[in-house]
Amino acid sequence: MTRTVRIVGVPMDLGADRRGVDMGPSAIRYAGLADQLEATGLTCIDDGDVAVPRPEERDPDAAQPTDGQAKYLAETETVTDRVADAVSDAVSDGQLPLVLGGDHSIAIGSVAGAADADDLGILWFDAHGDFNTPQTTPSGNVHGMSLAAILGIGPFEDEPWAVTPEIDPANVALVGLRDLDDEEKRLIRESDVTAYTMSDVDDRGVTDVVDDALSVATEGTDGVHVSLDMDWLDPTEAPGVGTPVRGGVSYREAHVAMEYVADVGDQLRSFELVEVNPILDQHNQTAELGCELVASAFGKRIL
Ligand SMILES: NC(=[NH2+])NCCC[C@H](N)C(=O)O
Ligand SMILES: [Mn+2]
Ligand SMILES: [Mn+2]
Repeated sequence: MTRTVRIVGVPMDLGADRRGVDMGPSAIRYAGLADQLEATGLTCIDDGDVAVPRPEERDPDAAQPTDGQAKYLAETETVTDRVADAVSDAVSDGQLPLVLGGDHSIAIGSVAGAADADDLGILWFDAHGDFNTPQTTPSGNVHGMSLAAILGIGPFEDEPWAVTPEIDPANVALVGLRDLDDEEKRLIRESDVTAYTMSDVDDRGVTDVVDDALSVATEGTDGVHVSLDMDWLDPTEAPGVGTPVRGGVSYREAHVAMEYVADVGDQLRSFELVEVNPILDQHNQTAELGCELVASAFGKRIL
């Protein structure tokens, strides 16, 4: 790949309960992201971080919402609008945006910016579906609702900022699911997205599953957005995440999946790496692994 990567940091923690995920972009940069990508033959531009409201600027009532159960929805919109602008600027400059989180709510902005007027497919690597709505969420945390928001499911249908009409659910694939809330399961089943659970990975192997998921996201679309939640991996490999779930993919499974992603070449529109929480991490292991996986997705090979 000879593309120019534009790094956009988003020190966002409004969408998650565990503080510390706002330090993700620093930890990922500190782990040597730009050097690894340049060693892979890419040119990197680091745009710095998008501004996120500081704790003193946040509405304390928004932490305990009364109408609809989504915490900090207005503040989240402010941030995701900024993310969308940064991502769409990179895309119009012919660059490959690499968004560093931050909690997974930022995907609402990444996808809005990457889709612009084009048909975009989405590949969502995650232990979770992030398919809750303000009606079904058990936590009120928007990082558990981001994919539903992107697709305008349930009450999100009335949130113009959240709906991304360029996304056809038939071009959305989730990979590695293993922790879904009951109502969330129902919403996923009722939608047209394709969901591959860890049982599918067990049965068929990760390469077969990712191959199918890539077809879902690429067929009939102009490009693909890849969203990599680090809790997709097993917590033994990626302990620095706010919502770890046992039984995730291994180190090698994660790498080979990202090598398959690289095979889409120019169809890769944008990439985001989210949920790295350095406070919960061990010696920055999760951020380092995140950098390695981005490098594999962007073309790094062993030999
Ligand atoms: N992006 C994530 N880590 N999401 C975790 C979501 C957990 C749970 N399903 C919730 O909605 O609260
Ligand atoms: Mn997750
Ligand atoms: Mn997620």
